[in-house]
Amino acid sequence: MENVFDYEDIQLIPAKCVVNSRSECDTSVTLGGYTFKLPVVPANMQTIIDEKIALHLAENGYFYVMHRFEPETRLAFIADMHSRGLFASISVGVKAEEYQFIQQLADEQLSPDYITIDIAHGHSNAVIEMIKHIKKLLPNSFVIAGNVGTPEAVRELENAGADATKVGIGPGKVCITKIKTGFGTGGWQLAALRWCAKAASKPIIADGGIRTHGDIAKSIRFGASMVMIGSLFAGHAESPGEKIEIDGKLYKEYFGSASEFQKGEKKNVEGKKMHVAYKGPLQDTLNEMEQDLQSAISYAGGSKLEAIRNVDYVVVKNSIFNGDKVY
Ligand SMILES: NC(=O)C1=CN([C@@H]2O[C@H](COP(=O)(O)OP(=O)(O)OC[C@H]3O[C@@H](n4cnc5c(N)ncnc54)[C@H](OP(=O)(O)O)[C@@H]3O)[C@@H](O)[C@H]2O)C=CC1
Ligand SMILES: Nc1nc2c(ncn2[C@@H]2O[C@H](COP(=O)(O)O)[C@@H](O)[C@H]2O)c(=O)[nH]1
Repeated sequence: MENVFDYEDIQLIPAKCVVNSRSECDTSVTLGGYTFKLPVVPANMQTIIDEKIALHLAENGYFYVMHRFEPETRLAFIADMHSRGLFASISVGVKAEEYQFIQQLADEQLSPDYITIDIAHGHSNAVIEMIKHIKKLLPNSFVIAGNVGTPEAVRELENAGADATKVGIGPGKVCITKIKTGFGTGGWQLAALRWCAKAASKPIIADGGIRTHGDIAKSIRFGASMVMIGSLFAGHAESPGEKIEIDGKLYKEYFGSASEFQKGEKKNVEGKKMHVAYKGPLQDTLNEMEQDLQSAISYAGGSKLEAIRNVDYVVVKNSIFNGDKVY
């Protein structure tokens, strides 16, 4: 594989500005029939999203994907979102009980608007079979399948019926897959995204490795329709999990979905737990992301998100921070 790079190795090249104010730039994106304010979705992890955050996001025009780690709550969650006139977006795994869950949804005519198949190694028959099962029983649900890291995987999941694929094996902040297995897109996630996007005929969600708001624009440039983010959304006032004080500073916990902490046992552990500095209200971060992305669109020489897709870029290996530490 040639020209391997990651987020910190790339700078996008400005084009002539066509707006009088960054506020004229439109960051909205359409996915699965709904239009959202930002091409950004908080990760479907237990320390990132819960029902309250999902409700806030849906009510305020943002995309969300609810996690799958309290499976017994999903049915009521879908019914509740629909009773409020909001879209329902849930996650599933691939084990036998998940087949029964999809059957139950179909029997009760409770069709979530979005279903994300969320497993570590998404290029598998297990995911292909689950896509087919969902599409047969819940044909109106928009299916996001992942995670994958190759063009072959994107094509196979799309051919099985996935409406979007999620790209990223091991670039996450609390991920230890790359260390424990030697595999993944960690360290070259942006190049892997480009590689996958060239093969895709449907939207791609870039998942993991976003460390700055500029990385969102870079993901769009290299083919993402949407970006899934964990660590930048961790640590907020609303984030699930305890707020703790260490040496007079406030933190909140952020743990991997394949961590020992999440699993409750030391088996196939591929994630860790960390503490993230307390950040205040989630909406402040969403607002800042929107402003930064509006600015990025203006630098791209346009007024809509699509302008970013066409900009030139340079590879500046590991040098864009000039030695500054930003995270
Ligand atoms: N994006 C990423 O890089 C990663 C994300 N995760 C997250 O962790 C959570 C748990 O993921 P996961 O363990 O897949 O979920 P599950 O524990 O639900 O496992 C799903 C199924 O896939 C099997 N499985 C898991 N990994 C592999 C593999 N490498 N090869 C073959 N079969 C496999 C499991 O069997 P068995 O356990 O018996 O092998 C199980 O039957 C998810 O939320 C996932 O997104 C985890 C790792 C990497
Ligand atoms: N390898 C692992 N990856 C994980 C685990 N839990 C979640 N994830 C992935 O990370 C992203 C978030 O990445 P971030 O860099 O924005 O923090 C998330 O969406 C998952 O795809 C895990 O335990 N192991």
